[in-house]
Amino acid sequence: MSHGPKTLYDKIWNDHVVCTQESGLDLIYVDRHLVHEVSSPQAFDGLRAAGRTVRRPDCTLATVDHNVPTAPRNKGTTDLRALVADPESRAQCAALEKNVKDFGLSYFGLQDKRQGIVHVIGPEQGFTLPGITCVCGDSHTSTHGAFGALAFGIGTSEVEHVLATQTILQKKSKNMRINVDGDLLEGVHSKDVILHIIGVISASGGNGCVIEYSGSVIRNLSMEARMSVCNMSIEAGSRAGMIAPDEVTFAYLKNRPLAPQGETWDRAVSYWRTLTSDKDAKFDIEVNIQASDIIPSVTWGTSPQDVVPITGKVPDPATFTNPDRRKAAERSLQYMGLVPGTPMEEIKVDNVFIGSCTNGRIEDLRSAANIVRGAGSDARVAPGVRAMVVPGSSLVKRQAEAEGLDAIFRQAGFEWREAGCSMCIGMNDDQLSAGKRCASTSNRNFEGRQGAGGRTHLMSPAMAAAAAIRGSLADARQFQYKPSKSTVELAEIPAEQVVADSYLSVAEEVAPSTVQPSSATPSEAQSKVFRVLQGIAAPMYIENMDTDMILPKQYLKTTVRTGLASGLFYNFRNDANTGAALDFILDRPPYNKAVIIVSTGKNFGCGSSREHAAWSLEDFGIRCIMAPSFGEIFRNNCLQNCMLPIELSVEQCHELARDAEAGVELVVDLEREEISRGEASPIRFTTDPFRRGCLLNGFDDIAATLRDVDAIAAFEQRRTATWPWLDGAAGGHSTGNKVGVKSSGKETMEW
Ligand SMILES: CC(C)[C@H](C(=O)O)[C@@H](O)C(=O)O
Ligand code: SF4
Repeated sequence: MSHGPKTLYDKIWNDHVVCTQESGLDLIYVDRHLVHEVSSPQAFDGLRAAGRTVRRPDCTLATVDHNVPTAPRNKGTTDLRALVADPESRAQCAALEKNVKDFGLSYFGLQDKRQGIVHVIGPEQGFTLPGITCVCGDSHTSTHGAFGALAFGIGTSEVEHVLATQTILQKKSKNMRINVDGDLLEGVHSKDVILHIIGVISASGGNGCVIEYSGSVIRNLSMEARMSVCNMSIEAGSRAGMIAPDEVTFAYLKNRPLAPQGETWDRAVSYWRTLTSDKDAKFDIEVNIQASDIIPSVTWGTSPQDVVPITGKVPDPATFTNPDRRKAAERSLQYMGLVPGTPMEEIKVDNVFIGSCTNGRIEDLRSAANIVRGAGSDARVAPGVRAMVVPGSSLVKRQAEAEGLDAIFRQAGFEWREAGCSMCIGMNDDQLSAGKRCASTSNRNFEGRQGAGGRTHLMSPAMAAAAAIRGSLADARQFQYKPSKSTVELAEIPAEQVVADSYLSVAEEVAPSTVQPSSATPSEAQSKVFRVLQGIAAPMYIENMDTDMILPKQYLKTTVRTGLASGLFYNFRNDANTGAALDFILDRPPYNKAVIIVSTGKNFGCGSSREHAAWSLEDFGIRCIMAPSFGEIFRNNCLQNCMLPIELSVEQCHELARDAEAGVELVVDLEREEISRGEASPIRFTTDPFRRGCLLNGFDDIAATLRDVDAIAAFEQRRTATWPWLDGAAGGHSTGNKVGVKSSGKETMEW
């Protein structure tokens, strides 16, 4: 640990190291664990199979968000059969309800007024606080970094690790700082700021880094706007994004139900004020952005880096100098059905989606409603366009209704829905049909993201509202609504109202789940070994191969880890309209027997944290992936499943892809860290010593960490003494149950 000047990230990291391994990896204590229904069932089954408990129910909070219908809910029932019609979605919700009961966790169920997208409810309740470490089996956990927290997404195996040990093994990332200085032009919002940043640094620009956002523009943002910026850090490839806490942060948190109160509040705030990067702190990478360069932005392609100002045109891939990028752009334009040179404002839309963990907060809804009002009292959603507004949480919905925003939307022809992830991912009924084009406030424009064959343009809530009225992508600045003096400013949710609400927990009342625990135990998965692998390699040439491409969302609705091979690269293998087979490389001999993938494109496995992507590759028979770089969560997910991700130079990947094209069998020797390829000279690679040891010897991470249980317990004692407000926030075994959900959490630690 260095004693020189430190960044905010260095400080939070140092404060959370339980112990350091010989390999250099740190065991990091987790202060807050958020859980949702998609990435957790296999983790709980793993705990059950190994006879383990949840170490800190008081620091764990669960909700349902991805699968939930957003059509009006029958308020009179807690029976999941009446609330979630789709059997697979219901099975995941039911599994979570059973798990929170079995393991004594606090839970905001479907009929709870606090239910919502996991990244909206954490901050809303004050569960998210400055200075903490926060994880969730979800890539957009980076959102919580807006509070000056170290928050990042993890895979399901890591969720199991955190549930069992309240820690996670991590390698420290590099420090990156992005300064945004100057004054934003009128009509430019935080979504434009982050889209512009990703356009500048690219979807892999933050690989291996934690980004701190700073500068006058960031300082002047509200908490909600800061959350939108940090939320999309993952779209820039970074591990996490963060913003130093300040008066704006403290004002947002004060009196939130789970935030510290009274004297503890004062003590917490004085600690939080120390959470800034020291003046001379060293950043490995620094990027400076001028606010005046940022114009309201939209995406044109299928990567969040494909950004242009709304006043711009669809770019011509022929002008791209990097051949991989050119290829990706050509593919994107074909998928998006766009012609180079088309002015963005001439692109017609079929759907509009306002919501998601990026832009489903009250301020986002106000901003969209302002545009609708600005368009005049007779403004309507353009004919033929379906526009929906989906609040990020049930409390956001109630607040918006109290302010009359729902009436503004409804009157103009928008659908006003219940809270959930909705058309951001389309795991419920809210899906974009093949060939349809959507103006969306979400964060991912990946192929098939909102529905197979659907086309997504990312933008701010103001721009999405403008698109709904105009029927095409539109510059929201032409709609700008200036509240007149007589307009009542839209009220904040009174804190007392949030605190005093009587909440219903359905966890106690649902019918018992029919979900059976998986037969595959974690130790089974982890007891596999990787030493030498020989076989066919399949070449792939796509940059930013995201995990939605590897395994689309319809395959996430499982509660087990197996049987996913049929979904692997589904949209590459099957035509979205006709379902006809597309002759994808993995369906052609000899590649239908491939055990290795060689990707020449960087950032393989970026995007969502779904471990299902790794499970589907494994299920197909893939044991090793070679690429110039990887999405970090995906890399960890591979390692957790005894698959070897190997990072090589772009040139080496091209060389190996040529071998793969020629049908040369590759031999990967992990002990020697070497790839042999017929007569040609072998290629060396390096791996982290701890991870190599795990793969070679097949040992179980959780059992290994539990050997450090004394160090974990000692850390917890120090934590209680130093930051007492972190214990007991979500109920459970520690200092009380603030959430108001009966907990059966055990008082003692059992190992
Ligand atoms: C389902 C979940 C694992 C996933 C994520 O990690 O991001 C989802 O939220 C998404 O946005 O794709
Ligand atoms: S990105 Fe979309 S699907 Fe993922 S958590 Fe956010 S709202 Fe839900």
